Amino acid sequence: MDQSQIASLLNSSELIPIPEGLKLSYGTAGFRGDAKLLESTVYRVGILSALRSLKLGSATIGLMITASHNQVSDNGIKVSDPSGGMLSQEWEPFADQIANASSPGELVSLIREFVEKEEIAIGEEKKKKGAEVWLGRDTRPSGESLLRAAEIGVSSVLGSVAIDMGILTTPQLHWMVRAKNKGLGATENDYFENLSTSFKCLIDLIPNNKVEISKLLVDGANGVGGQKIEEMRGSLSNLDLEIRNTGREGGVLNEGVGADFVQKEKVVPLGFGLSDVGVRCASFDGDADRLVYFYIPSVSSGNKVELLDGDKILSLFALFIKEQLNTLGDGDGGKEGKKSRLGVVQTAYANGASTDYLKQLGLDVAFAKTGVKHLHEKAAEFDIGIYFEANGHGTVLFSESYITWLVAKQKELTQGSEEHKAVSRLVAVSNLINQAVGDALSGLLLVEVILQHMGWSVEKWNELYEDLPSRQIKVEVPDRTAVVTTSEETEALKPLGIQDGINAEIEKYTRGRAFIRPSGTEDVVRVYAEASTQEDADSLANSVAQLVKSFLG
Ligand SMILES: CC(=O)N[C@H]1[C@@H](OP(=O)(O)O)O[C@H](CO)[C@@H](O)[C@@H]1O
Ligand SMILES: [Mg+2]
Repeated sequence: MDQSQIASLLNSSELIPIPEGLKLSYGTAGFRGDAKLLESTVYRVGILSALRSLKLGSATIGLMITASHNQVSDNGIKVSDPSGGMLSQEWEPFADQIANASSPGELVSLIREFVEKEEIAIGEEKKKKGAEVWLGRDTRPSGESLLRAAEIGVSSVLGSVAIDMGILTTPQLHWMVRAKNKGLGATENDYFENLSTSFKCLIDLIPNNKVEISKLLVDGANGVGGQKIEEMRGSLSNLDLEIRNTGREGGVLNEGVGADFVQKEKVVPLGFGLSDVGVRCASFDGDADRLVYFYIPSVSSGNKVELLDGDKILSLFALFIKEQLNTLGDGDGGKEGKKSRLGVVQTAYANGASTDYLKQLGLDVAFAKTGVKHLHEKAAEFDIGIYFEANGHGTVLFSESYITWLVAKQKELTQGSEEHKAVSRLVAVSNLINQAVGDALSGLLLVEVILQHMGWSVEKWNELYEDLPSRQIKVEVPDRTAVVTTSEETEALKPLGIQDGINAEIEKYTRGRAFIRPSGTEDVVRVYAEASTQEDADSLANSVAQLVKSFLG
């Protein structure tokens, strides 16, 4: 690193000092915390993303300022790699180091060491293209000033360019970064056009007489997602949409609204009530990368809802895709005459009834650790990999080679034949559904078109299987890292002896299942339990929580 580069980093970092005692970790989903404390973190991640771009031949990197479903006073920052996926996990330790460096001097020496180790050509070869970083933010009031801090970080790496893409959903930014690096149209308009074109294509392929359009109510969590779907509704035919909680009606982001609230509490979000009984409703989270559906079953159900979570969305997608593969014919359904490899990926939090259902369908069910980066990686091992967390984050991944195969097949088959329609549906799904990350907007459009295709109401969809009653509890302990689990997170290896205790509790219940793991986003140990009745699930969760307290409290 030459002197002018060192001076540039020192000068800018002196302008944005780190708050006393701040200690952050990149965690399951980037850095998150009280927005007031994050300026130095965001500035430093700006530097990191410029370095990441340089390392990868000046490919465009994305930087998203959001704290998703957290309260409005929080904010956070996540990095998108050139593929549109999450930042490579290999760079997370460096992210932690620079975010926590206590002085400009320490920061610069960490950067210097890293740049040498990774052989990043920084400040050299002036003719070469510099780094390019695209910045997006959600609707949080703190987003604008944090975005300025990120810009300062990016431009303190000499020759780098930061481009402000404005207010976006997290999946929009990931999609745009991916498209840009593939040399495709990558504006927000391109994103909207892509969604509406592939949605229309799927609508046009619905078998005759099945289309019945009923109202869909959308809860935008008072965040960016409601505003974006409102922007594109004009180009969406075959949908009767009513959007609530757009944030323009005075509601607060994520407060009593949104996918996280509805999934965890299983009650109606604000702005919804008994006049909506039986109506199909969808909730986004604060940055619109999660989607859940719900409905109020009857006037006597009070504020309780029937929840259709990520597992049920996954099941619907799997069923539809399997139907198309069956139409294509088993032997001929895959590349080079082999069967297509369709797989689904869940986490330990998936409801046991959903896993049973998927296995009954004859599907290959794989498990990954909590956190989208883990599920995504696993899903990429299949020709078509569908992954979802129970909380509604997920997507359908198509491998590049499988898409090439599908497109060739589409050309080969006779137009109008059932096989041609099935292939065309799969191609349209691969265009519609976000290939970079889970995306509430594209997920919603896929759910809607599948329901129309099947001729199903939300109740009918809900009947695919019945969720086992479950309970989640957070337990605060002095040191959550004392809990160490197996790779699938279903058994605790440490503290020694706790798993025997958990097993003994599970034994007491019909269809009992329980596990513990340290959260990657909060300072708690999470307890999950399910059993054949709600009382049993609650009681099992409570006894496991007691075990956690007695071993770690
Ligand atoms: C049980 C649960 O919902 N865990 C969430 C939560 O992670 P934890 O590591 O459990 O805190 O936040 C992650 C990021 O949003 C999300 O990927 C994950 O599913
Ligand atoms: Mg989110």
